[in-house]
Amino acid sequence: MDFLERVRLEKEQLYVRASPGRFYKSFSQRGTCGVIAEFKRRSPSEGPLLQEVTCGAKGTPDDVRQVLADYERAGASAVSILTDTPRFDGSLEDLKMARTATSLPILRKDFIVSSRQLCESILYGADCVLLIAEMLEKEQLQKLAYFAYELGLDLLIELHELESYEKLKDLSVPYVLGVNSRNLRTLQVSHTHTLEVVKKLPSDIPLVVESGVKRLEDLEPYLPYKPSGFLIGTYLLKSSDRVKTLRELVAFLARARK
Ligand SMILES: O=P(O)(O)OC[C@@H](O)[C@@H](O)c1c[nH]c2ccccc12
Repeated sequence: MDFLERVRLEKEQLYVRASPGRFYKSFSQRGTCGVIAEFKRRSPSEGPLLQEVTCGAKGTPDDVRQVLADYERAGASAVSILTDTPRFDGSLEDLKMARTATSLPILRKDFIVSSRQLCESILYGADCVLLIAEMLEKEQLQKLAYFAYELGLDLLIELHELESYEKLKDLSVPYVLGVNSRNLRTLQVSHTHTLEVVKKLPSDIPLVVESGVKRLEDLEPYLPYKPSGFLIGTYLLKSSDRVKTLRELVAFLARARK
């Protein structure tokens, strides 16, 4: 091998990332039922979410490191980090911190409208980004999806309305489909609505059910449709013992898989 060939090989190992990556692989099978555990400081519907420390030194505010360590210990398959500032008090600094705090795949959760945000995501350590079908024109959504794929980012593309699936039908890059139980126009949650959407979507695409899980029983109606996973935030962040709460969810889903 000559000098140039050696350099090329070395650079390819560094920069040509295998895509799809770890996030996609964790949720590519229907029926896996993994949990994506979310970190967010506040939400528009619930207000502030971080509590005074429940685990760790008393009196210090809860932080991203502590929460993610708990999520990892309790069996999460991936974590989601809200980086939007005006509505969720998040930031890219949280994403950066998350990367040092966990080895789990990280989803960057924000309202992505530009390829610049995709570049930021990769630089701050995300494995995956969220694209929201209802917020983007078909052409823009597809352009962002292809660019993300090229950057080596995995994709979680979410919809709330079944009709939005039209925008994704001819997308040829791999992605995980999210069905958001919260209507982002009104912030209302409806599991009945999500269940109807899940029933009508193709049964072979990787699918994650998002938002509004408040108890173990909320998961039950989805199980016959074999989701790849559930995205859960508020319930864990508000729990007085998030490790226990998440362990129970993970154990319940493991039993459901059998
Ligand atoms: O906290 P919850 O109800 O468990 O929801 C988590 C997650 O699904 C939610 O934060 C979310 C899903 N899609 C979004 C898009 C933007 C902002 C937030 C979201």
